[in-house]
Amino acid sequence: MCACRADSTSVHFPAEQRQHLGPLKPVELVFSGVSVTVNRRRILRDVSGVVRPGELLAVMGPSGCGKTTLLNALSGRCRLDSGSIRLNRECLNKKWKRRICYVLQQDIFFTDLTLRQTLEYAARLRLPDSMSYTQKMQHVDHIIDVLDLESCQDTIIGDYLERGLSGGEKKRANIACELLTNPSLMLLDEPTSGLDSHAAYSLMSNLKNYAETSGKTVVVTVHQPSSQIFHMFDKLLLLCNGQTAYFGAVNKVVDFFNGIGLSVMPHYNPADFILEQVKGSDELRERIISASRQARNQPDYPQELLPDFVPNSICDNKYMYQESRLQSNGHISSSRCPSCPPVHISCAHAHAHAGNPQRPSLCVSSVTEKQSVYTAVDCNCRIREDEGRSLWTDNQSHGSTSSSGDDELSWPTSFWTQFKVLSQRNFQEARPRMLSKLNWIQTVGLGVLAGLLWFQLERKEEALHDIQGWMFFSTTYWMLFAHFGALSSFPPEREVINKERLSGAYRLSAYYLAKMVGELPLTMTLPAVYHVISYPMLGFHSPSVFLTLLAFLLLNTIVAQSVGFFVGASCMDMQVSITISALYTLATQLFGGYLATNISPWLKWLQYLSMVHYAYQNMQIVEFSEGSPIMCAPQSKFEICANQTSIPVEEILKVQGANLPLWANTLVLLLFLLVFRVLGYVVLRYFRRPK
Ligand SMILES: Nc1ncnc2c1ncn2[C@@H]1O[C@H](COP(=O)(O)OP(=O)(O)OP(=O)(O)O)[C@@H](O)[C@H]1O
Repeated sequence: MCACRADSTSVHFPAEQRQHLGPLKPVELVFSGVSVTVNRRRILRDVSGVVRPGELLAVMGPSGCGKTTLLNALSGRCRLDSGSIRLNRECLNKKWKRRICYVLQQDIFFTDLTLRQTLEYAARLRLPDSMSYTQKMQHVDHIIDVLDLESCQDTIIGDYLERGLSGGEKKRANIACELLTNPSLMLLDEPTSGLDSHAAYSLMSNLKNYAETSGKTVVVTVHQPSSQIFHMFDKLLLLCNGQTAYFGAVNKVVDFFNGIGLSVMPHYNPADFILEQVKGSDELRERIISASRQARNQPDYPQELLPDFVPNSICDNKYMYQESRLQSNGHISSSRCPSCPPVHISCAHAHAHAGNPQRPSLCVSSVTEKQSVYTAVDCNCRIREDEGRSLWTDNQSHGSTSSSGDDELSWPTSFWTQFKVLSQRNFQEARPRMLSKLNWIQTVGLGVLAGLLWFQLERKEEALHDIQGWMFFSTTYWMLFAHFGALSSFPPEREVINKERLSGAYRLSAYYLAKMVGELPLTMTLPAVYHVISYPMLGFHSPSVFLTLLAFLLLNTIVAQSVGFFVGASCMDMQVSITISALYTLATQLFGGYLATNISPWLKWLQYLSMVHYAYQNMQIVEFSEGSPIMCAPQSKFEICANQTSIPVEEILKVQGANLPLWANTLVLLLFLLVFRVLGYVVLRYFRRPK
C-alpha cells in the first residue's frame, strides 16, 4: 500500500480492483443556461460551462453568490428553471445522478463510528459484490493511504459533544468515502475550507493528479485559493450574484480582466484580485458580467455552449468519441467506432501534442497494465488530441439507453449484502447510544427502586392496586423510553441516510429492515434487565409468568419504538415531533386502564388507540390467571367474594371495562407494530425522499 503513495499521490486502482469497479467511463459535463430559483428568489441566472475528463474546474465567487446552488443543480438535487445539464451528451437522469460523487460542504457521518469503520462500511455497501471482502479492505487501505489518513483511522468521527477527527480530517474522510467508488465525475463543495494552507495544497494536488491520471472530471467550489492552488485549476467559473463573471481557462483570466481595464498588480494573487473585483461596486460588477457575455462570441468559446448546438444528433457534430485501449506496446487502439478502422496512436505522439510535457498523462502510467484511455475521433476518422486530454461518449449507448438502463440503475450490492452490512452498522452505531452508561444506571436504578417500592407484595385484594401499579408503571415507562429514544435518534440518522440514498448506495427497504433487526437486541436489553431486577423483588416466583410478562413488556417496547420512528420520520421539525409524541404518549397513559376506569362512553373508544392498554391488559391476564390467586379482602368490593375466597381475573378486568382476550390484545399489538413500521417506510419512501 505504501508503495502506491511513494510513486504517486494519485488514486491509482490496482488492475484487478479496476476490473471490479467497472469500466472507466470519463464524463464530459456540459451545463448550459442554468437558472435556478429557490424559495422564489432567483439564485442562478444563465450559468454555463464545460468540463472535460481530466479537467479541474474551480467555481469561485463571493459568499452567497450561488456556488453550492450550482453544485446542487449539477448533481440533480435542485430543479432548474431553465437550461440543461448534460453528461456525455445525455441529459442528467437518475442513472447519472447515482454515478456522480458529490462531496458536501457539511461532513455528514455517524459520529460514534471510527473513520476506518465508516470507510469499511461504505466500501462493503458501495463496492460491487464481485469484489471479495479482502479486496474491499485493500481498497480502503489504499484510499486511507492516498489521503494520508493512517494516523487518525481509528479515531471516532466525533461531534461537538465528543471530539473526534479534526475539521480537515473530516473533510478528507468525506472525500475518501466518495473516492471509494472510483467515480468519473466529482463535485466537491469547499473541499479546502477549514484546512491549513499545506493541507489545502496537498488535497488539491491529490485531486488534480486524480483528475489527470485517471481521466476524472472534477468540479470544486473554493473561496479564496492561494496562488499555488489557483494555478492548479484548468478552468474557472467565476460567479457574481448568481451570474457568470468569467468562464474559461484559468491562464486566460488575467487577460480577460486586462481586457476590461482591470489589471492585476505584479506579485498579486490573481484569485484575490478577481474576487475583489466581483465584490466591487454594482457598476464594476455589471461591466465584468457584460464582458463575460461578450466573450461568448469569441472563437475559443466552447461550441457545446452555443445556442445552436444540437446535443443529441451526434453524427451532426464534428466529433464522435470512442473508447480506446492503451496497449502494452504503448499504442492506443480503438475498437468502438463502427465506421472507422481501428486507430493506433503512439504515446509519444500523444505526448507531443499534449502541450504540457510535465503534466502526467495516461500514457505515462504503467503501460504494462491495460488501461482504458479516451480519444476523440472526428467523423472522417481523424484523431483529435484535444490538448492531450480525451473525451468519451458512448455513442452506441445513446441508442440503447433503455436497454442498458436497468444495469446502470442496478445497485452495487445485493439486497442481502446491504441488509447484512446495514444491520451490523446499525447495531454498532446504536449500541453506544442505546446502551450508554447513563441508560444502564437509569435502568438498574429504576429496576431496584420499583422492586423496593413494591417489595414482596402479598397476593391479596389489598395489594391488587400495587401489583397493577407495577405493571402499569413498567409498560408506560418502557413505552416512553423506546418512543422518545427512536424519536431523538432519527434526525441525525436521517441526514446520513439521505446522503447515502442520494448517492444510490443501497435500497431503502434494506436499510429499513436492517434498522429493525440491527437494533432489536439493543431495544430489548434494558427492559429485560429492568424486568429481571424488579419482578423477583415483588415476591412472585413463577418462571412461566416471569417469561410471559417479559415477552409482553418487550412487545410493548418494540411497538412504542415503531410509533416513535414513524413520528420521527414524518416530522422534519423536532419541536413538532416532540409535541405530537407528548400528546400521544400521555393520552395513551390516560386511556391505558389504570389511571381512569370510569371513562364516559363517548370517550371510551380512545382506549382502543392506546398501545399501553393492550399490553397492560395482557400482563394482568397472565399474572392473575397463571400466578397464585389473589385472595379476597374481608370487606371486598368484588361481589363474587361473597361466594369464593379468591378473585378471578375476569372480575378484575371487568372493573376496567376491558373485555378482549389475551390473543386479541396480542394481535392488536402486533398490528400496531406492523402498521407503524409500514407507515414509517411509506413516509420515507414517498413523502420524505431526499432531494
Ligand atoms: N433554501 C434556501 N432558501 C432561501 N435562500 C437560499 C436557500 N438556499 C440558498 N439560498 C440563498 O441563495 C444564495 C446562494 O447560496 P449558496 O449556498 O449557493 O451560496 P454560496 O456561494 O455557496 O455561499 P458560501 O460561499 O457562503 O457557501 C444565498 O444568498 C442563500 O442565502
